[in-house]
Amino acid sequence: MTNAKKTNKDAAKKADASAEAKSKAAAKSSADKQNGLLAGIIGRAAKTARPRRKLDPSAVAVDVVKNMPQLPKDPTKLRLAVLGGGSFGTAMANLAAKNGCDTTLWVRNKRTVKSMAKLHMNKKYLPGHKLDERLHYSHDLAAAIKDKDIIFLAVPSMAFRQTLKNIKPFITGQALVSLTKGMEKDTFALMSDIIREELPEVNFGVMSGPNLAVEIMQNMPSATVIASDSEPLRHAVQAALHSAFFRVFASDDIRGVELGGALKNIYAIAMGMAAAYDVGENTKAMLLTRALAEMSRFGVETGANPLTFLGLSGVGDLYATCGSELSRNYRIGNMLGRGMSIDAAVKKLGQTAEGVNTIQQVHEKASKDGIYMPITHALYAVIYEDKAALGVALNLMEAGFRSDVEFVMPHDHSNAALRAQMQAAQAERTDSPTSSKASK
Ligand SMILES: NC(=O)C1=CN([C@@H]2O[C@H](COP(=O)(O)OP(=O)(O)OC[C@H]3O[C@@H](n4cnc5c(N)ncnc54)[C@H](OP(=O)(O)O)[C@@H]3O)[C@@H](O)[C@H]2O)C=CC1
Ligand SMILES: O=C(CO)COP(=O)(O)O
Repeated sequence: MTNAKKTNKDAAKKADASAEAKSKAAAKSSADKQNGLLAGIIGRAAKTARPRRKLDPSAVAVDVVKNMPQLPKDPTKLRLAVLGGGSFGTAMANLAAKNGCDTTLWVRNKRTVKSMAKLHMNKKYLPGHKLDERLHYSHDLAAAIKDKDIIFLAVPSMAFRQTLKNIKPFITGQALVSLTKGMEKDTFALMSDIIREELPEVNFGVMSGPNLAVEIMQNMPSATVIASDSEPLRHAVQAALHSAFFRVFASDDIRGVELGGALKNIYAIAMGMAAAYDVGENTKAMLLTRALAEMSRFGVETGANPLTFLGLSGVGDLYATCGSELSRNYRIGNMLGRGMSIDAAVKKLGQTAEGVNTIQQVHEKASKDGIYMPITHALYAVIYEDKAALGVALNLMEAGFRSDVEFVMPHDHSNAALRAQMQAAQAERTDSPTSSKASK
């Protein structure tokens, strides 16, 4: 090889190495920027969150805490009450009883209690599903929660506050776990807010995930999330409910887990409605993914960690309820899409569909606080303002240029920013040579 050729080759090698180094540095700087961005968002979420009370488990004199070391292996040491004899309360009480926990299901109706105790079945909400014979039933609230370690609440959100008021005189150190997925009418309170207000001293958690009650009764493998600041309580719930068919994961993002379960009901209604219009798979995927974007945006604005929405209580529950007739919210949406009024659909369902109220709460809160929630607003317009679904859907499609994942590439959600973007794009189209050629 001549000297000149060798020098050229060396120079080319050097140039390649320097280009590679530059591109690595650029990639690193972009990753650093994104990590910084995410850390900022999480930091902001943590700051806007209600201050977390560091709970001292020893202050709560429950056997759950005392028995901690044995609990994971020995759920039979746990004494539980489940309040609410609908499909989910019954399914959870049955799981715990099957695990050997001493479990009482409280149901408000005396005749239902008698029938369940006799038939070992919840004929109204889970007909045909045999319940574990060790499960106890009661319509006496004080007796049901006396000497229990954990009280699970599975009443609809509209009855949640009153139920807490009812149990307050009998609370002697029991921990509470909310299974309810909704928001209180008019106050926008989540169940954890209501617990903090009504029973500020109790140790509590919230449980949420893709948990269609009927599938759990059929022993189809499922998973859920228990979120609590108290590790002993998280472990106790895991011990009480974990089985070969049901896995309980843990989190300390109470707000995120709770919001996942409440918000997904809105989108289950939207998906049920979309299904009535026979939309394609692309459309369903778009709706589901943009729903997730809305959920995490709303979550961040109200103090949740956006990453929680990637877990079982977010993506998981969206997936389970947005594509299944087993979801009551999906069924409501489907009936609406087929032309039924909201009142007629709720009456026909005859069970709890939390999304009907949640749409109104979130629409109001997002409008008031300026949180960009186009799917929720669109659904509200169709259901409560009698707007034509097709027109509303077309408007959604024309809602301007947005970034895909705003935590990766942030964008301005304001109407002014959006209008400016649309006008600029329009002006560009009119000015471009191709557009003038085409118009000639
Ligand atoms: N079903 C599911 O797959 C899941 C449901 N959830 C959540 O659990 C909560 C309960 O839902 P679910 O069990 O399905 O609801 P259901 O509609 O199946 O049952 C509701 C139950 O609550 C009782 N109830 C209603 N109002 C009151 C009240 N004021 N005081 C006491 N009890 C009352 C009803 O009693 P009565 O029959 O006498 O009216 C019934 O037993 C909801 O927030 C839901 O989102 C969470 C995960 C899964
Ligand atoms: O939350 C649920 C499953 O995870 C139940 O959904 P529905 O309330 O829509 O039936």
